[in-house]
Order: sequence, then C-alpha cells, then structure tokens
Amino acid sequence: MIPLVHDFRGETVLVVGGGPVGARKARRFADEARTVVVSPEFAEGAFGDAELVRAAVTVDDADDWVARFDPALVVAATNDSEVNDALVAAARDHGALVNRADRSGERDVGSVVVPATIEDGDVAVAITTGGASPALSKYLRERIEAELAGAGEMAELTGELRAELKDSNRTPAERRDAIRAVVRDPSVWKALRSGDTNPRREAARVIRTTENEDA
Ligand SMILES: C[C@@]1(CC(=O)O)c2cc3[nH]c(cc4nc(cc5[nH]c(cc(n2)[C@H]1CCC(=O)O)[C@@](C)(CC(=O)O)[C@@H]5CCC(=O)O)C(CC(=O)O)=C4CCC(=O)O)c(CCC(=O)O)c3CC(=O)O
Ligand SMILES: NC(=O)C1=CN([C@@H]2O[C@H](COP(=O)(O)OP(=O)(O)OC[C@H]3O[C@@H](n4cnc5c(N)ncnc54)[C@H](O)[C@@H]3O)[C@@H](O)[C@H]2O)C=CC1
Repeated sequence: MIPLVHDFRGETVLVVGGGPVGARKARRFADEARTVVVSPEFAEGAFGDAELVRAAVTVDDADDWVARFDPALVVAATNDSEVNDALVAAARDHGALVNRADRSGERDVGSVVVPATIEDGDVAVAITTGGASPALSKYLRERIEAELAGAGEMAELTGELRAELKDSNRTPAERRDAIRAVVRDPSVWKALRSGDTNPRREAARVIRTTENEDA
C-alpha cells in the first residue's frame, strides 16, 4: 500500500450502508465531495452534508447504482458481504476506487483504505496499519494529535515566507537554510501556539540569523 493524497473536490463519493461505519465515512468525505449514502435504514447520528437515499442495493442492481452516480470512490459499508462483493465489481467496471469496510488483509484491485487522520489547516497526517489493526491506527492518532498544534499555521507562514524569499535575491541554498531554520525554531512554534508574540517577527529574526551564518 502506498499512501497518496486525493483531491475529491468536484467528485462524487457513493457510500452504501447507513450504519455507524457508513456514517463516519460519509462525514469524512462530505467535507470535500458530493457524498451520497444509499441504505434502507440510517443509524442515528451525523452523516454530515451527505445526501441520504433510502433504498437497498442488491447484487443485481449494484452496477446501476454506480452508473447512476458515477462516483470517483465507492465505499462498501453494508453488513452484507455479497452486496459488498457486487459493489467492488461494479466500482472496478466503472473505473472507480473502492473502499471495503468489512474486510482487512486481502484487498481487491483498485481498493483503498481510509486511514486515521489528523488535520490542522493544510497539514494532514494519515495513519494506516495496512488493515492489520484499525484500533492501533486510532490509538496512534490520539497520541500524535497534540503534536500537530500550530502545524497548519506554520505551513501558512512558511508558505508565505517561501514566496517572499523567492522574490528576493537569495540563492536556492540560502532560501532552503532559512526555511529549514524557521520550521525547526522553538520560538516560532511557541509564538504560533500561544499567540503571545508575533510569529512573523520571530521568523524574520531566525532568517536574519541564517544570513549572518552565511556571511
Ligand atoms: C481495513 C479498514 C477498511 C476501511 O474501512 O478503510 C478497516 C476495517 C475494519 N475495521 C474494523 C474494526 C474497527 N475499526 C475501528 C476504527 C477505524 N477503522 C478505520 C479504518 C479501517 N478499518 C481500515 C484499515 C485502517 C488501517 O490500515 O489501520 C479508521 C482508522 C478510519 C475510519 O474508518 O474512519 C477508524 C479509526 C478512526 C479514528 O478514530 O481515527 C475500530 C476502533 C474502534 O471502534 O474503537 C474497530 C474495532 C477494533 C478492531 O477491530 O480493531 C473491522 C472489524 C469489524 C468487525 O469485527 O465486525 C474491520 C474489517 C475487518 O477487520 O475485517
Ligand atoms: N471499517 C471499519 O472501521 C469498521 C468496519 N466494520 C465492518 O463494516 C460493516 C458495517 O459496520 P456498521 O456500520 O457498524 O454495521 P451495521 O450493521 O450497524 O450497519 C450496516 C448498514 O448497512 C445497511 N445495509 C444492509 N444491507 C444493505 C443493502 N443491501 N444496501 C444498502 N444498505 C444496506 C443497513 O441498513 C445498515 O444501515 C460491518 O459489517 C463490519 O464488518 C465494523 C466496524 C468498524
């Protein structure tokens, strides 16, 4: 398995099965994609902005459902493994990715796993065990979460600094040293996390230090 980051904007995600697992996946994908959940019943709880379609998918009409919504990704989250099998085949026939919620280990061609994810602004950390132990993915996510505080703002700040440094007369090596020093600097992190001092000013100070080193 190779982790990639997928942009689902403008795409449709079809989730089949409205239990707690279907709801969790629907919430996740509805943040970004048009998300449709098809199920005869829906668990209590949030489905995010997903559209709910009350129907049971059968082995014979799985293909019609996939053709109807033309999704980039099909999430097979029913508790009926034959229906999930049919959804995997339909997704493959339509060139869609498929995520199978009821199966670990052996994976179908073109299948994807939904990792445990931490997000802070544009920064995302995804954890997978290759399907071996979802509970471990969840536990590690909980442990790592606090580490990421301020990372989204650090990405924003250094993104701006990179653009500004590109417009200056520094060499690529000088720009690299400056950005590396900023992302590693405890006082910049502290400023981003506490708001007590101005992170931009701290970053400018750190960048000046790298200039002195080069001189
Ligand atoms: C293969 C995968 C397919 C997929 O769904 O993509 C899959 C499959 C299965 N999960 C099962 C069970 C549990 N899943 C969780 C939790 C999560 N499961 C997620 C992903 C994945 N689960 C993919 C692999 C990810 C990886 O590589 O690690 C997370 C990370 C992401 C998400 O789903 O959003 C989310 C945590 C999110 C978070 O909190 O951050 C818990 C924990 C809990 O509930 O406390 C349990 C109970 C404990 C246990 O069993 O481990 C079962 C057995 C069902 C049964 O026994 O009936 C199967 C099927 C099977 O094993 O056959
Ligand atoms: N990937 C994961 O993180 C986890 C996966 N699982 C697995 O995922 C499956 C789903 O988990 P839960 O949501 O907890 O199960 P659940 O049994 O609570 O919900 C299943 C849902 O699928 C719907 N459904 C059943 N047949 C259908 C059909 N033909 N067409 C459309 N919808 C149909 C049901 O109405 C129900 O809403 C479980 O069978 C289990 O194997 C379970 C826990 C975690």
